[in-house]
Amino acid sequence: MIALQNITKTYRSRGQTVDAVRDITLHVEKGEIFGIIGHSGAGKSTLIRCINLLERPTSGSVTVGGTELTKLGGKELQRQRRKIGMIFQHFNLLSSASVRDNIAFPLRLAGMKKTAINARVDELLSLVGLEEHGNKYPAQLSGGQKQRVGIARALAADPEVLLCDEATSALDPQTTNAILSLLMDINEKLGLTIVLITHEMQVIRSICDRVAVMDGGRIVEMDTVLNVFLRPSHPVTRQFVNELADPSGAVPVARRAGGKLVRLHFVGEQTYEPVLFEALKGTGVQCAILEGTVARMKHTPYGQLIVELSGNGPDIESVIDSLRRSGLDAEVIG
Ligand SMILES: Nc1ncnc2c1ncn2[C@@H]1O[C@H](COP(=O)(O)OP(=O)(O)OP(=O)(O)O)[C@@H](O)[C@H]1O
Repeated sequence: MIALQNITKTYRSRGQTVDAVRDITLHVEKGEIFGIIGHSGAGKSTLIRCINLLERPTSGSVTVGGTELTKLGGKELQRQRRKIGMIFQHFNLLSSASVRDNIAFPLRLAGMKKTAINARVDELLSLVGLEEHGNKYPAQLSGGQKQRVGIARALAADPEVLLCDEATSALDPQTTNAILSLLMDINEKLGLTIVLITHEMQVIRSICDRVAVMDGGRIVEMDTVLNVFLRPSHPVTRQFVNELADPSGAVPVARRAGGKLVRLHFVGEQTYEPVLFEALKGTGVQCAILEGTVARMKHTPYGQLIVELSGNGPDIESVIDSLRRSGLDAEVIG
């Protein structure tokens, strides 16, 4: 659905040059939710804005839905851009227009008739759960409601792709979850392809299928969310994954002489099985749970435990082997 080929974006101002995006190639499949994560200044905003040519890349090509946008200009580019909706961190609503008029705006621009616009606006208000709020103004809405208006407006022209530029960064955690659920719902109902940028791994874990990690204008890691969580390879990725596993950043300290600290990942139905109990049975190895979380990666249950195994060395090794044999990812961390 989206193909970025060797995209580079260099800003030049007052004799200075900044390579915001460096030679990025990536493909996003139809119906996928694709996340791009990175720290501030990594180049995420620049990259996502290259997809609809809000920023024209200095070199490289952008193809969306089979059309190479970088070859187009003027009216044809405008027409093709209707395939791509976009939502923003600060919503970018017209404060002097009602919710209905904000949503209708792109439809008026496209020359749609008034009765058709009204029907479409009703449909969109219901899709985003704002049926009761059509005649209000943005100032009368909460942040989450404003973002719902942003989503309805972005979907008005029935796009194939939705770009989300830090869409939940200005929202509290509960509202963030509600907006992420709405995005996932829309993705499933409409088959919409979604690309989002964020600096929060929580957002990636909740709704994305694949993720690209950016650093210094480059993609340093790209894979399914599950693989990135289980086996992060780049230091920046590891930092993001660890922040989520343990926001305090504190690594638990082994308390018994000879004990081994082991990080266990449970994925899918394993999360609910007594795998650890079975591996310990009859071995004489003792197990202390130092830390644990159970969460979801989109629809997949996922758990992480940090345990301390103590007993004699060969017995501990055999417990770890048995855990691995039952399909668990077991990593000795201390
Ligand atoms: N219009 C511009 N002119 C000059 N430099 C720019 C411009 N826009 C972005 N940059 C620079 O490009 C680099 C990447 O910026 P970008 O906004 O894409 O990063 P980001 O990952 O989205 O960061 P943030 O999360 O803080 O928005 C930064 O060094 C930034 O200062």
